[in-house]
Amino acid sequence: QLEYPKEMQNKYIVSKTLGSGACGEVKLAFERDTHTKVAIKIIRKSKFMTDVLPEMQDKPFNIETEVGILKRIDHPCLIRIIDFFEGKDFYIVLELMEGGELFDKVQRPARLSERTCKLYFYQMLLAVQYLHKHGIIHRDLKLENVLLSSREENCLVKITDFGQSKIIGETSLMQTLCGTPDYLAPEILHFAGTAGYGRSVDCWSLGVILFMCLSGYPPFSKKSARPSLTEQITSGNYCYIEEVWKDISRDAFDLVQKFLVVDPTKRLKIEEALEHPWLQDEHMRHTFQQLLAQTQNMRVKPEPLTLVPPGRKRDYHEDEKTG
Ligand SMILES: C/C(=N\NC(=N)NO)c1ccc(NC(=O)Nc2ccc(/C(C)=N/N/C(N)=N/O)cc2)cc1
Repeated sequence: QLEYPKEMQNKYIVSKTLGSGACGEVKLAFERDTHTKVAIKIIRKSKFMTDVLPEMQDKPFNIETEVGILKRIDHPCLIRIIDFFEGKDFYIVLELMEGGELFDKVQRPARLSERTCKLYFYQMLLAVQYLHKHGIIHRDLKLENVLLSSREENCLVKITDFGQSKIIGETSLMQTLCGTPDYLAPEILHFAGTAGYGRSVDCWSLGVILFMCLSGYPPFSKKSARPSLTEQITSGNYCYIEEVWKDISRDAFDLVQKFLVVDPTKRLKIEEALEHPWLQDEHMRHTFQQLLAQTQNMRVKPEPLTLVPPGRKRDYHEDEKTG
């Protein structure tokens, strides 16, 4: 308890650990004055900067990027930040997602129904569409970073962890391409052909997530030593177990295949995925809208009911009521 920042302890009572990841853990906490439950993600400032890879050493700057992104985004399928503190470590206070991580719902033998996969995946697509529209690439989409709003199977999902995210700004290449290419080297024009495909890394990850939600096993794994995990990925050689996929619709598998395309310029984009037959499902979209409406209602405090105090004469006559 000693190590938490004073101003954080003034506002929150920190309780048990809910989950722990590579660079920190998630704690349950209670906001003192409202008694609401919150989650606090602790991001360790690695004590000895030397023991992490050089690219990880820019963590502190990344925390600013992440908090900047968390403060800017506003979407029902993206986690909401409540507070931020810096002390011995970084502390991000977030809304508590009662259902925990999607990762725990797709661990064998648990399997999600195709209907539930579709409800969850549709929300992930909306979330990533919003990020890409705002020039944000997540770059670390995985089952652990998809949180569930309740223990009910029919629930909202939210994407979290912007620790690896990147903001796409105006690039120097864009400026270069504004001018006439009289003196421009061919390799710059060649490179321009693939520039701006950063977003497609999120689409690949969504393909892996959908594969695992539907099948319960990973498309690429180090289990089969040959070919190596890297070779499987770079060749787009995912593991297809007929026994598992025979019970899953052709549309669902077709969508997975269109994401797991090695060439980023040929990989399905978010907009195209939202048009895919598997997601033209009115019932699923209606369920999502209902879940959304429920949260909106919860947001507006319901009017306190004015109850008739006990014993007072009723306004209407008994017989009229039965009339
Ligand atoms: C209710 C529950 N569990 N319930 C239970 N166990 N009851 O006994 C529960 C709830 C939430 C979670 N996870 C959770 O909230 N993750 C999470 C992960 C990452 C981040 C962020 C912002 N990361 N940013 C960076 N840079 N990271 O490195 C925020 C939240 C797990 C279990």
